[in-house]
Amino acid sequence: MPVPGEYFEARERALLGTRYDVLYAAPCAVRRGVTVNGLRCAPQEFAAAVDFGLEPSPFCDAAFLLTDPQLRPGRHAYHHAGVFYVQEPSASVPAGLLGVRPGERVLDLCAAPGGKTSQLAAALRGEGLLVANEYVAARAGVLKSNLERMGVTNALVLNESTARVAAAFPAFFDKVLVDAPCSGEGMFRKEPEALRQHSAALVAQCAALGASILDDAAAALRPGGLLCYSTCTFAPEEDEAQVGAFLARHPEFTVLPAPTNAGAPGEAARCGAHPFAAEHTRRIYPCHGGEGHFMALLQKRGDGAPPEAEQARPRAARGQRGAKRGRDMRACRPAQGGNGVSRAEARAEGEAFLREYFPGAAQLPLECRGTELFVLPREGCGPAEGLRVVQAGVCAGSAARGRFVPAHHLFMAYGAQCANAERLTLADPRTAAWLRGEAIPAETAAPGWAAVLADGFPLGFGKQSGGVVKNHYPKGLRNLK
Ligand SMILES: C[S@@+](CC[C@H](N)C(=O)[O-])C[C@H]1O[C@@H](n2cnc3c(N)ncnc32)[C@H](O)[C@@H]1O
Repeated sequence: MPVPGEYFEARERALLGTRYDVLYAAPCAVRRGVTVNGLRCAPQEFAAAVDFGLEPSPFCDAAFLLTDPQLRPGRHAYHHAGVFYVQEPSASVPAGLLGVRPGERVLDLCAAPGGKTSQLAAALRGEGLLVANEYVAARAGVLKSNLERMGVTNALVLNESTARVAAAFPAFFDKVLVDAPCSGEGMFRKEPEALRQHSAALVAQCAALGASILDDAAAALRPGGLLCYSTCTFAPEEDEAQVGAFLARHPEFTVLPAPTNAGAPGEAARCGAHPFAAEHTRRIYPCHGGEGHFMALLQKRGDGAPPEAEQARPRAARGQRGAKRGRDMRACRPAQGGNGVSRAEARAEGEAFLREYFPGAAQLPLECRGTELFVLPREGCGPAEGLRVVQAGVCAGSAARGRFVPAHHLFMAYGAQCANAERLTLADPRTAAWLRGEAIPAETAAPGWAAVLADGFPLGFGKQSGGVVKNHYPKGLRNLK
């Protein structure tokens, strides 16, 4: 660990005594990790198929440590196909504490760039609703792009303040993750910038922001629901003391023992003015093999059932109401989509395209916005009126007069189910050529639009004509260097 500032070292030595040197002494160099996307395959299948070195992660069954320090995992075909996410090893733990199950309503309040969101999406298996919110607009774009790559079909991506999300979705979610913006003490070894910017004032500022985000998370959670709070810092004010103060402000919450053995129990000495069972929380220090994380699992008291009015109606009907509201929020948009194509024409063209190439997705709720067609989650997108929506469901493509131009997102989400496909493998030299943006000779795709798959995992789409698949892989995603 580089020598941290005086404030950090004095604070941590006072709290830890002789343990300071042990806990902050990393056993080895910074380790890099990847987490397998359960929407694509099981961790064992990934480990058996991939052509680079891996070791199991001590933190999460779906995560692995990279053995080759020179590897650039972001250029690998499986990364392009959303088979894995590059994730700092200790960051793979918090999302799993929520025990998300298919069909639930899940909120990730501070989601970009989307590592933990991807884990939540994998746990949902495409059923239920995942609301992924990011406050910083540019980062919300990165979040959207990552969730597209990971093939997430049931996400509503928002670019909002946490207060506005809470106001729109009162007591709505079964599970909420707050991976708070923090002072980043767990980034000191990896990011010299985190060390340079660090100060007592930054810790105080992050603690105050984290407290207000937690209050918003509490409002969005249904009675009986679970809230996971995590940071990548060691500062007491942002960790145990933050949780203690939250419990004091919110007597309707209790802290649960975090269901993980990762790292070590949280520390009573860090609770400050509001002591609680800090040993139920977890903290991962560099000596545990990850850069650093703190996490707590909290439950809102209540009978665990959705509000009565909601309960009376079947879940599918509730979702339909959500979907209808979603349409309402765009009711002010013109019926004419642009390009001289009416919304009805755009819809008809999009539906015909889906029926031909993606008959399964054609059965899902569809929504036309302008000339674009979206495939929505079966349960709709919830009451998102008036919010800044970055993405709702899957963009299928857009209509021009007499033809439908499919979108990359559609093939990343449903490519494995496409009726026409060019099937590649990792070893096939056409895979690398495809990712460089080149046209490739067709072997399995019939003429027309085709999904391009590597070992069955989607790498976007192209158009087969004359025995060649013309490349539609987005320019910004290609392996150009
Ligand atoms: C620790 S990062 C989240 C990392 C993410 N959960 C992941 O695993 O990829 C915290 C996020 O909070 C966002 N943030 C910054 N200011 C915020 C605010 N005022 N309210 C909510 N989120 C904020 C940051 O832009 C950042 O993306």
